[in-house]
Amino acid sequence: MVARETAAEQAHLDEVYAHLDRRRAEVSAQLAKAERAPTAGTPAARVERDALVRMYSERAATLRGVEERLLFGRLDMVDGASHYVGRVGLSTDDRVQLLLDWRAPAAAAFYQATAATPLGVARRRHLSTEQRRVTGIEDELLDTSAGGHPAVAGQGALLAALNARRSGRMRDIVTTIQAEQDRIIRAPLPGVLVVQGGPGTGKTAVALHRAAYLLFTHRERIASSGVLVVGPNRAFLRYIEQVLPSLGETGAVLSTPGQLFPGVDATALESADAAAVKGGLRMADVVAQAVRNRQRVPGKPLRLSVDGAQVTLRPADVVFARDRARASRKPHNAARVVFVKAVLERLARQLAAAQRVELNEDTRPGLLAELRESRDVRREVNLCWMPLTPQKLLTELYADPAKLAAAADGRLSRAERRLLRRDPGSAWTPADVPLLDEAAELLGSDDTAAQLDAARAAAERKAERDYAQQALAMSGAAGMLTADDLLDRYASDAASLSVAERASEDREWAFGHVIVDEAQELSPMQWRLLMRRCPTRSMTVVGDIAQTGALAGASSWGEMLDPYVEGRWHQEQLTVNYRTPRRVMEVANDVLEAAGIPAAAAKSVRDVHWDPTSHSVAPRDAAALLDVVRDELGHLDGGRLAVLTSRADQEWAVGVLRDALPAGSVGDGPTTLDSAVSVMTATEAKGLEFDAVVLVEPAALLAESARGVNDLFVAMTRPTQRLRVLHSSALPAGLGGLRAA
Ligand SMILES: Nc1ncnc2c1ncn2[C@@H]1O[C@H](COP(=O)(O)OP(=O)(O)OP(=O)(O)O)[C@@H](O)[C@H]1O
Repeated sequence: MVARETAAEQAHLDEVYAHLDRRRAEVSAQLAKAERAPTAGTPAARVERDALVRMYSERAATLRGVEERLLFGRLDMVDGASHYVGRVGLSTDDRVQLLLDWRAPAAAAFYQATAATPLGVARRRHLSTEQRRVTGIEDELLDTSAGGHPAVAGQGALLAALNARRSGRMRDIVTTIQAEQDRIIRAPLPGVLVVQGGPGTGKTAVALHRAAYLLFTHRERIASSGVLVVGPNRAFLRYIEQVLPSLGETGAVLSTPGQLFPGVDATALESADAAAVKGGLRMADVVAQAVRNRQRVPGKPLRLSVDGAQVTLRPADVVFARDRARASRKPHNAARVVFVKAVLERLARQLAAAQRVELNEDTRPGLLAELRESRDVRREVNLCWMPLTPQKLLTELYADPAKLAAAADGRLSRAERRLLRRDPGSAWTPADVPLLDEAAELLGSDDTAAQLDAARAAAERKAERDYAQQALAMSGAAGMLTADDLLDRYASDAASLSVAERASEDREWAFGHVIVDEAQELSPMQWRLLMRRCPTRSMTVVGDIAQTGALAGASSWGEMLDPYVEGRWHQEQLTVNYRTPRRVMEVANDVLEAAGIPAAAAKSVRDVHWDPTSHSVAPRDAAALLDVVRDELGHLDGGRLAVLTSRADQEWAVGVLRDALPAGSVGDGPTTLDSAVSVMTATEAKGLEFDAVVLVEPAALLAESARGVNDLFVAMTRPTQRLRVLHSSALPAGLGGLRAA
């Protein structure tokens, strides 16, 4: 019976793959043809060609991405209909459906039907496949009134996925999404949805599948504006980067908080206290004051020489010009034009008097030109109102205690200001990024050249739009796409750039949806920046308040979100831990409990036969560390091991392991998960998972931060199999449940 069922499913699978291959061949031919198309040198033809090339390239990428486990489910409905569920929808030319996209409304029953609420499903079948072969079938009969038994009982697809070795890359969960997760994935697009859940409850997985769902379901609304996915660091982004392509989606921008200001990739480290000061909303006022302080009035009248004559720059004239410029409500660099004009107007009166000419429409241009050419005038006007970039403003603010004190104006204590002190040329940290963004808002573009560029770009865009209009009219496609749509999606200078690429280069880009992972870590200033990127406030925010490590991070969701969407955000909860084995989770929860931190303990679905263990060792005991790590490597079988330490112990541990283990086996930086062993702090390990974790000196980790308990909790909840704790000082409270080795 199993053999017969398997053969029948294999026949259908063959047909689906054959169809996929045909579609791929068609799209490659269309792409090749579009690439070869002559453009006849006109912008219209170029726009049209580039639009087609981009469209076919995106289709080709989608079809390439879905090769593995293309088909994974089948629904047999009570009414006799039957659907195969897979990564993408496929139909024959005469509209016979071969495969239903998992995101289509009809596929929801595959994830949500239960015996109690069968949603019209008689039988749900999970099909496991490997390289185009059916390798397993698992049936659930939901319509018990039919009185039958499952035709085939297979190994639980979910448990098989959960027990698999880790590869350093997150896999999609599309074949085994659970009902509580599916409801979140399919939640409506508008509004802010908060997904709170303990470790391993699938928050990251759910967030990424939601991105794929939204791009599919609301393509016309968000495909051209894109989806932004924010994750904690580059190693994490690398960990998740294959998930969306494997779901057939390429339209998302993945970014760390440090990359949210175009042109800056902030990765430098700083003390948690300094980051906390920078993360507070007070800094918005400090930056605003810093900008105002750069609009200066000289303390006394200044004599300036203009082509042999003398004029006086009077403080009152500068105050007049400054007030007028501020009243324009333009950003600093644009308001500078107003300021300069007003100052020169005042000086022109004096110059006219000095030269004994009347100031009128005929004489004014010449007098203003003389003033502009005077070095004295240029220098003093610049000193009063200098064009500024965000980088320059912030660099000078950090480097000059007097400037910072003046900008802080009582908002920061002396000790806090000292934490911000930085030499010019220091690398940017993630906490600087929202301050740069704040400054950019207030400064605007930094010089007149940029304004000229903008005007030129607008003119070019208009010309291209006109051509695109013609192109559409000629191709008969008007009615489906407007010329602006076409331009927005594919054209302008960057015809060959995707939405994702253009969005990540444009600070003022408004995303159609923003997904924030490990959202509990974001500071109020980081939220302020993100809200700017998402004026529609269509967001999915996932995180766990019990894992907050950053001092400026969240202790409640309302605290962060209410300033922007007061009372208008909605919270969902995930309750099942798919990662951490039950016994490990019990000890991790004990740690929170001992610290009096309330956490809704997520239920672990998995159990393993290893107990989490503790090893009493000497301080910085290299031999003991190597013993345990070598032992773990013996179990690893191609999986991943993390050695988690305090910041202070990290370098020591890397040194010990690099010296003793084969070259290349101890990773670091964004590609660390490509290696078998990663040595990380708890902060760096956030969001990641490993087959095994060796935790070094938990007391040191605990002592390093005011939120050390949360860091310890994060570290302990990373393994899918084994946790081993090495300690020389007493074990912190709550770790009594470890078995002493
Ligand atoms: N429905 C599912 N089917 C298969 N695997 C799942 C499912 N849900 C979650 N997982 C797996 O559980 C693990 C944890 O998921 P994920 O990293 O998304 O959790 P998280 O809530 O973001 O965790 P943390 O807060 O600890 O970072 C991953 O390996 C994920 O693939």
